[in-house]
Amino acid sequence: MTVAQSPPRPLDDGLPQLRATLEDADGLLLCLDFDGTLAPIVDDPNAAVPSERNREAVASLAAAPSVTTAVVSGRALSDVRERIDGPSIYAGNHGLELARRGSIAVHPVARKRAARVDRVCSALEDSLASVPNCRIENKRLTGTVHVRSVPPAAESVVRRRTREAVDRFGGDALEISLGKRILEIGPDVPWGKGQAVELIAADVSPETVVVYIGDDVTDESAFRAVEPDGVGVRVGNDDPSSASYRVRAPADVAAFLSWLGSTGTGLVE
Ligand SMILES: O=P(O)(O)OC[C@H]1O[C@H](O[C@H]2O[C@H](CO)[C@@H](O)[C@H](O)[C@H]2O)[C@H](O)[C@@H](O)[C@@H]1O
Repeated sequence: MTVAQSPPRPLDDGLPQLRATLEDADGLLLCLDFDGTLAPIVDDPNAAVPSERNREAVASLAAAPSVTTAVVSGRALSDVRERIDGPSIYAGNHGLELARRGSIAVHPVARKRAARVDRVCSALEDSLASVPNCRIENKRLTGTVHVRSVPPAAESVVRRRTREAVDRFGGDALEISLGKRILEIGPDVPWGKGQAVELIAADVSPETVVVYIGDDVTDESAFRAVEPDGVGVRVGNDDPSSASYRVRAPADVAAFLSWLGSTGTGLVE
């Protein structure tokens, strides 16, 4: 179902309705983005860690019998798993790899195109080596070019060289998408966080409430996957989104997770 984009409302406005919905539900499926949602955005991607309150709240909700928790991240699966403990499900590389029920599923086309991603990342390591603070994150199925700390005057060079490398080694097989101060290089396939969330949600009872919290462009497909029956919460401003609700920052995510853990709905012991 198509969900129109409009400015999300402050989450506080939706809490009474969500409490009532939870009271009638069998369980809660809580899907969480990582960077910008559980972990504040920082200059160095290797330094990103969840806030202590988010770490504790996720661990507590993950231990509750009626709650299924999933982290759905643009990071490599192996990377994001090391950054946050507790969830029973992890999706990495924007849903191209999915760990659940003791095994890992990898999108078959993405797997085939990993060699091309690797070639693009290697080429960019060389061609962008002289650009200050330009980081290349090779995530195997996708690659990220970080421009957050690149001098503004050098940004156009980074974008041009990234385009050239993708054209040269990727052809029509790879595409570039944008995120928060990043260029994402990945397989040109109709698969993203939204499809991963649909797969995850297909495994829980229809009476389960699905909540997705995220802050970036790739989270929009996940909001569309859960809305309107479930609840999308965008972390950020009130720019149009497919999420119904918003909070401002990861600190507010922690407050919401704590609220979920103490609603008295019986979902959380
Ligand atoms: O889906 P997510 O879990 O939000 O991952 C999206 C990207 O997050 C990371 O980059 C972002 O966070 C960095 C650390 O705060 C920041 O420096 C960067 O500017 C942000 O775009 C991660 O490094 C990427 O691989 C993810 O795709």
